[in-house]
Amino acid sequence: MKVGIVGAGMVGSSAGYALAMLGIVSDIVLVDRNAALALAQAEDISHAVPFVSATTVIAGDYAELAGAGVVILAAGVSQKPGETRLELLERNAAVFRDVVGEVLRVAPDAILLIASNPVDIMTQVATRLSGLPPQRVIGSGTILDSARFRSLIGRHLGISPQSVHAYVLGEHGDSEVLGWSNARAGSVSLKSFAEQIGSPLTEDVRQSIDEGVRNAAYKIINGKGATYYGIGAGLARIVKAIAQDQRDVLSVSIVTPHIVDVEDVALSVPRIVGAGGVIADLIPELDVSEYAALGRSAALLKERVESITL
Ligand SMILES: NC(=O)C1=CN([C@@H]2O[C@H](COP(=O)(O)OP(=O)(O)OC[C@H]3O[C@@H](n4cnc5c(N)ncnc54)[C@H](O)[C@@H]3O)[C@@H](O)[C@H]2O)C=CC1
Ligand SMILES: CC(=O)C(=O)O
Repeated sequence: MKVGIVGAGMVGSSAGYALAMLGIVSDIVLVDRNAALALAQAEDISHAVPFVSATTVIAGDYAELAGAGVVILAAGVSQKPGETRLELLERNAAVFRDVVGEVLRVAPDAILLIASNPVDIMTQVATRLSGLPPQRVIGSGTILDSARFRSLIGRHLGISPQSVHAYVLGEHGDSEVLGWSNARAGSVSLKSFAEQIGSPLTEDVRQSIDEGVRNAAYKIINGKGATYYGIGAGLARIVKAIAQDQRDVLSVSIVTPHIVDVEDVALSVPRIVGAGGVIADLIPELDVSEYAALGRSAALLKERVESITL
């Protein structure tokens, strides 16, 4: 499969690198309005390829995206220290007004994989601009937040994050909802697992994990200006599910007809992802406070998306 990446900055290039390391696609094409940057990134990534795979990595203009099965959209501006994701909306919506049409003109059959922030609203913007069915316009959503959640739980329990099954729901942003009530370690409820190994999930532990997940991006941006390795790997993981029709359950964002009491809003719940994009949504069982928080997150996103005229 050929994968296009529009926006060859930190996120786009990290996704390209992660994909090249996985060795699961035949071609990666980097496109950026800064052509020199795209070329430099493509060359650098291509020099890593001989160590692991045979992926062809090039830079090009939109015409080179012809035949792409997935196009990742990582173009636009990113947060400065202290800035929220939602504050990027107007600037990145303007970028998408240019980019989405250009991509579809040459790659009408591609699945669009959205990374630019605020990713849920950008996913809804891309869905509207493209006219594609929601199943084919997928935002990375909370895939990164769920990884952060699993990582911190795994560290507390002393187990691999891959043995932790836990999802962050709603917005990829400040209103996100950590799904504690349905999280599991192995096949055991988190609460029971933690008690059995003598590391209970006290209120302090839960608060510290919540803070660690919710504020991860702010801390990293303060420290090094941007986050990119985590999302790069997350985007590659979604591409893998599509390219290999893996039918993985991943927390990704698409326009969802109905969630709590909000209609037509893009946000994350666990979804089955395979060759055609999103195959099914899985609405988790939540406790009362999580359900209410998911409703608030959906309402906030809906209000912001309605403020955008395209
Ligand atoms: N979904 C997620 O979990 C995450 C999303 N992000 C978001 O990803 C986006 C990209 O972040 P970075 O790569 O760090 O930014 P960056 O500034 O390093 O790269 C953005 C690239 O987009 C290009 N670009 C801008 N307008 C363009 C246009 N009209 N056409 C083609 N290329 C264009 C720029 O030339 C630049 O190379 C940001 O919106 C950021 O907030 C970042 C981390 C995680
Ligand atoms: C920047 C961003 O969205 C993140 O790292 O979560």
